[in-house]
Amino acid sequence: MPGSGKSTIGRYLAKRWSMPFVDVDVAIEEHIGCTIRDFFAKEGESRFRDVEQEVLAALLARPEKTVVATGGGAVLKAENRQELAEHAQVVYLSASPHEIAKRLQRDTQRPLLQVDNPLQRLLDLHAIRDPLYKEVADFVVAGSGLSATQVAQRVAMQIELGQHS
Ligand SMILES: Nc1ncnc2c1ncn2[C@@H]1O[C@H](COP(=O)(O)OP(=O)(O)O)[C@@H](O)[C@H]1O
Ligand SMILES: O=C(O)C1=C[C@@H](OP(=O)(O)O)[C@@H](O)[C@H](O)C1
Ligand SMILES: [Mg+2]
Repeated sequence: MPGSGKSTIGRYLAKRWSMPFVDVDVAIEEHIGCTIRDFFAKEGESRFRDVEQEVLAALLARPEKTVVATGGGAVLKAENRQELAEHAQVVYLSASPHEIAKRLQRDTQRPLLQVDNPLQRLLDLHAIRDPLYKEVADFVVAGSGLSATQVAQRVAMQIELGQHS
């Protein structure tokens, strides 16, 4: 979900494993030459999803092992779910819409949440996406009530355990 901590925790994990880190949203902004927020306003969500698909596919084709933080809506396209399942180990950072709403109270950069009732929007997004996140994830790490460092440690433990079994 947006605000679940993908960018924060991805950066931590890349450092822990001495791997490159790529935030898909940052790669998209480099590609489009403006902020995602402006792009949504000018071109709309559907065009954003096309660019997101293109950038994600290019990143997943990199031969180097890389920690990638996707945007929360990357699972919406079946093609992206397929690419993720095929080329990546996928972690679903679950977090409750209520907790995310508190975290993002002052955020102005996530266009989907610039609405009168961001909590309701998060509840709606969660209802649609939770099954898609679960479909594509190799495992789920529950992050509600934990600090970003604690969540990162849990993710690291799961991945490292998987690699030694
Ligand atoms: N486990 C956590 N507990 C509290 N705050 C968090 C946690 N994970 C992330 N945050 C904060 O929530 C905000 C959104 O995190 P971010 O990593 O940008 O999420 P995402 O990339 O999933 O949208 C940031 O201000 C970040 O510091
Ligand atoms: O949930 C979404 O649809 C989106 C999440 C954002 O990324 P984060 O998940 O990092 O906030 C960004 O890709 C865009 O604003 C759309
Ligand atoms: Mg992010």
